[in-house]
Amino acid sequence: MKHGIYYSYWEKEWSAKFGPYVEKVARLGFDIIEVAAHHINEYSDADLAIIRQTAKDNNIILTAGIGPSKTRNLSSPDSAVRQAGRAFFEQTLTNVAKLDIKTIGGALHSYWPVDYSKPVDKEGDRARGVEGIHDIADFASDLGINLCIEVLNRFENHVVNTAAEGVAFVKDVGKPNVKVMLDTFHMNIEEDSFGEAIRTAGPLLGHFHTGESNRRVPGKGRIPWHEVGLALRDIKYTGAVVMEPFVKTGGTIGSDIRVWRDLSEGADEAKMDEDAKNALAFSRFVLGG
Ligand SMILES: O=C(CO)[C@H](O)[C@H](O)[C@H](O)CO
Ligand SMILES: [Mn+2]
Repeated sequence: MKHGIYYSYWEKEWSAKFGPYVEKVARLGFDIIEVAAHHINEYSDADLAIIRQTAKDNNIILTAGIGPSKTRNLSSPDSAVRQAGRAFFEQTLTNVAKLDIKTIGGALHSYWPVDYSKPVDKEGDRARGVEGIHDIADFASDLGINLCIEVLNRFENHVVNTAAEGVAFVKDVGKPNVKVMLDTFHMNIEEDSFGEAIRTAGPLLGHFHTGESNRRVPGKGRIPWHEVGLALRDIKYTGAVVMEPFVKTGGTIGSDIRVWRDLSEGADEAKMDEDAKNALAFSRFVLGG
């Protein structure tokens, strides 16, 4: 098991440059940095080559996260939007591969966060999402990339809310590089049991996000970490465990994640770093790796 952190912990915008964080997370002792792929198409090949080399020099693995916008929704009823989504993913995956990234996770099958002011067509969106992921899976596979469908809570997405729904979705796609992704923050809202949800995903679990029920760093709240760790060991999970804390207000990240109060207790950057480092030690101890 390898441990990482989403660099957005320190940032307010998905567009923030992630390059400078590679050395920071290495210094803090992480194995992985997760970067936002939302704006990766704006990086030059030279930028990507430098980041890839810096990661290599620091023994850091990169993974990617993404919440596709409404205009690039693979499950949209509008075929022009689905087509734009496919073109966006092909370009994004091509650039993601330049960083030697093997895992991308998020609401790849839909868009994020969902606009619930419009009527919801879960069945139709799911069917189009399965088809959309099916149709980009081989493109990703040729680049050595796994597509991990994140199980999100009801307030952020409607297509896949539980591990069981995630497994059914992934089985319907039926491609070996399409996997289920769980996140303890979302599981805390939707699952009856953390352990059972992880066991339900079993060998199909491709990526794992951690965070407390209020998205503080692991170890500061009441997620049953011991139960989570036992289940991950039970299914012999050897993939990435990436903490995804959000504790600061502001910017697009603050509003997409609905952070309306400072959960960092006024932490400066040094304290943010120390909290991340302590959460890493806690995670290695309780989850393994
Ligand atoms: O858990 C999440 C959203 O609540 C997701 O992992 C990411 O924040 C999203 O995909 C944006 O990268
Ligand atoms: Mn997540």
